[in-house]
Amino acid sequence: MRIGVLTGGGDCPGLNAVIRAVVRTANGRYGDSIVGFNDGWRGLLEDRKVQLQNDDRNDRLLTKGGTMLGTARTNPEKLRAGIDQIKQTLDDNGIDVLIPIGGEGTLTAAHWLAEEGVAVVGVPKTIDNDIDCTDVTFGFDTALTIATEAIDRLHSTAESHQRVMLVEVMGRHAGWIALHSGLASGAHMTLIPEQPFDVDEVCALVKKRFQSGMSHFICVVAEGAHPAPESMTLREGGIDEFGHERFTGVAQQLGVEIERRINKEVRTTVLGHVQRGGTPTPFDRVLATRFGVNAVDAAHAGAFGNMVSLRGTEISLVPLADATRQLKRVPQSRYDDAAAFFG
Ligand SMILES: Nc1ncnc2c1ncn2[C@@H]1O[C@H](COP(=O)(O)OP(=O)(O)O)[C@@H](O)[C@H]1O
Ligand SMILES: O=P(O)(O)OC[C@H]1O[C@](O)(COP(=O)(O)O)[C@@H](O)[C@@H]1O
Ligand SMILES: [Mg+2]
Repeated sequence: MRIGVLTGGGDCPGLNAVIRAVVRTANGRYGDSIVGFNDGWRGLLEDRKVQLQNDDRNDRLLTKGGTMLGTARTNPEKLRAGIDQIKQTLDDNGIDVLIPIGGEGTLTAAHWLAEEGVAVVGVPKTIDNDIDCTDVTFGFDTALTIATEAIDRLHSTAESHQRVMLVEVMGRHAGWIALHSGLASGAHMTLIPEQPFDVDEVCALVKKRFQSGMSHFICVVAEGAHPAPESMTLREGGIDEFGHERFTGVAQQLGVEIERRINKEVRTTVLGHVQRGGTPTPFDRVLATRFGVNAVDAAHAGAFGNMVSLRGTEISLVPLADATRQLKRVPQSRYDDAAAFFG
């Protein structure tokens, strides 16, 4: 069999571990040949690829951050207009099954290709952990570990200056990184996209904490968090060519608003792409490896149109149609658990 593999969307710690596992399993277990397409879907539109070898170099990918194939975003309309080109590239390269590794966007495209008759088995990735029908995605644990360590460090400096510290973490539509890093680091409030916040409530909590003699206030803010409409105006950033909202720095704008309303000194830290860089944690290495092995097994079982997923401790297959129907957002009950530690 000839297997094609690509990585799409934002890079994520563990992508290389999946590629390694796909190559090693496909070649070692089944004698397959594996072609890696470069820069996400663009590689299929432009027939840019590399033959992947089950060698020493492949083995060393396990611990490396990023993706050796490169990744990119492609305007979805351009992708849809290029369906014939994609099929041609797959034919020209003799690809029997395609394994796209990506987030909800890449997997939506994979689902669409499956409906167009292409044999695909998807692998979910994202640090945001917002893909439905899997308990968790690789990359999330690494991002969470980095964010938690950073917030741990902010405690001592915030305490020394009796400051309010706002920490902006990634999380476009779902607040999983914020929720978990807030819980893990003992933050005093967490703001997530699922729960519009009221600036007066944030200020009241800050005031109450300082009035009761506490030394500092740390609030974790997901980049996609929004104020309730009447609470504060957030600058508009518009939509980019890939259909994504452009963020304008919610934490920084909230900080200005807190200083204005209650005259408390605020500092803002934006963690940004640091959360996505570097080596994956052992948990993510193991999950990525298991996803890669199981995706190849699924390809050989002819289980196309599915995505590998973690359910409890087991890897299973779920239809891409189900996995891409909606995002996995933080439910109210989970936010309520975290709220027990607010203030
Ligand atoms: N509805 C769609 N139809 C076709 N292709 C899509 C669709 N949504 C996303 N894609 C493709 O998948 C790519 C990756 O999606 P994106 O949301 O940027 O990253 P991720 O895969 O990490 O979620 C997009 O640039 C686009 O080429
Ligand atoms: O690297 P970019 O293009 O700035 O994208 C940043 C976005 O990618 C993410 O890191 C991951 O999102 P995806 O998994 O959907 O690619 C988001 O948390 C963040 O908003
Ligand atoms: Mg996406």
